[in-house]
Amino acid sequence: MQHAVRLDNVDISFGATGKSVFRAVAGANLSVAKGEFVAIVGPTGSGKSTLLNAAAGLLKPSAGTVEIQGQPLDGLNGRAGYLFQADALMPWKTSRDNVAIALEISGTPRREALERAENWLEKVGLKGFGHRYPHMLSGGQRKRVAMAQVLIRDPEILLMDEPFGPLDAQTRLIMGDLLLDLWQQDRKAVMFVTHDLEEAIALADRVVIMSTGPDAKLIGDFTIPLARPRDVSEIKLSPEFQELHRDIWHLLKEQVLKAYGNQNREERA
Ligand SMILES: Nc1ncnc2c1ncn2[C@@H]1O[C@H](COP(=O)(O)OP(=O)(O)OP(=O)(O)O)[C@@H](O)[C@H]1O
Repeated sequence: MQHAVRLDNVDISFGATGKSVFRAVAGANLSVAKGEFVAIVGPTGSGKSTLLNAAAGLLKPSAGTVEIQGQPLDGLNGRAGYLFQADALMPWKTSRDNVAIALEISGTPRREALERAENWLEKVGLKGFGHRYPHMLSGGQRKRVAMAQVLIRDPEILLMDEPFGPLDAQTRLIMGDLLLDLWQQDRKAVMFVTHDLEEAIALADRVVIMSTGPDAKLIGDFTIPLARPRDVSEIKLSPEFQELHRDIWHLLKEQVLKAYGNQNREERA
């Protein structure tokens, strides 16, 4: 099987050479198949974003390899679209222009870019909002524009880092449903970082668990056999969901407690 993303024995270190090197991730292995939705969960500071940044080509591993669609990654990952916690909307541009610019920068004529931007705004539930500037939108609406901005380029891989982090609980559920709706139309490979285990189980085909750093690695890999299409808020009530949550939390809790222990020791030192 060809993988969309494959991290093989990856180490990622920060800092200067010599003794001050901080090895955040050590010996991490992770494969994401084409069309697969993988969520990465772990305690704060475990290295989830670091791993995602390696798949995006924003960070170069100090050891190991990153392959994208079977090819070693060299430089930025041009096949991926990246959605961060903070959106990248330009305050001086309307929603329509914010989405269209994603096409215009790669040479699409403005008229066509604007037309396709309108279509995408409709797909994310923002028909009629194209003329609004980011400050005239709610947090959830801004997130919809940011999603359209990424998806309009039709990337083969989606890298998402706590994309719904700043939203309130109800809006997170609605955005989860929207993401699954759009994902189901063409099933891109997804790496989705979250600290929210419920969100991970509700959305993903697989949930992988990172251990507490330094030298964090992937220590758990759970298949989520819940039927699709899923309703993100309803699915949490099902006994299958609760059983999966219990099993995964058992492993994750240990790492979370370890992370808090480390933090308290650092604060006392
Ligand atoms: N540029 C950097 N320079 C030095 N250390 C860094 C850098 N980026 C991340 N780190 C460290 O690497 C470790 C992993 O960070 P990372 O942001 O990947 O964790 P995370 O699991 O995404 O955390 P959170 O859930 O809190 O966002 C942390 O200890 C962090 O302090």
